[in-house]
Amino acid sequence: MKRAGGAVNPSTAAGERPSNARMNPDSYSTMAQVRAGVDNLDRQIVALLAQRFAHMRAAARIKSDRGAVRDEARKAEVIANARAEAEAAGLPGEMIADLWDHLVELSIAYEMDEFDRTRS
Ligand SMILES: O=C(O)C(=O)C[C@]1(C(=O)O)C=C[C@@H](O)C=C1
Repeated sequence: MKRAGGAVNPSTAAGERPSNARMNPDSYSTMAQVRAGVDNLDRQIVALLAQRFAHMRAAARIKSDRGAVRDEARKAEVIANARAEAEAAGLPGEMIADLWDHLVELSIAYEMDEFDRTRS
């Protein structure tokens, strides 16, 4: 891919995005490569978030009680799962648990809005 500032990944044809398997940050030597890789990953993360939020819309549709939108026991389980997954991947568990705490709180707010929007 070529952008202003020079070639980012010479092994990738123009306009093509490298697959995750071909992204090798240890081989990067420029910030342009780092930023192209980060932009690529962020697009994928947003696509996954779109799917996760679609699951919140499903939860809002399926739950019959507004009080069930927030489920603290399930929230704790989701965060513990993310922490364990992160630690197995060599990431700092506490940071990822914090990130997931925020993600689930935003998910609850989104699900609550969706619950109210579809029943008013
Ligand atoms: O599992 C649920 O009941 C959900 O609505 C999903 C979810 C989540 O973000 O994963 C959101 C709200 C609940 O407090 C628990 C978990």
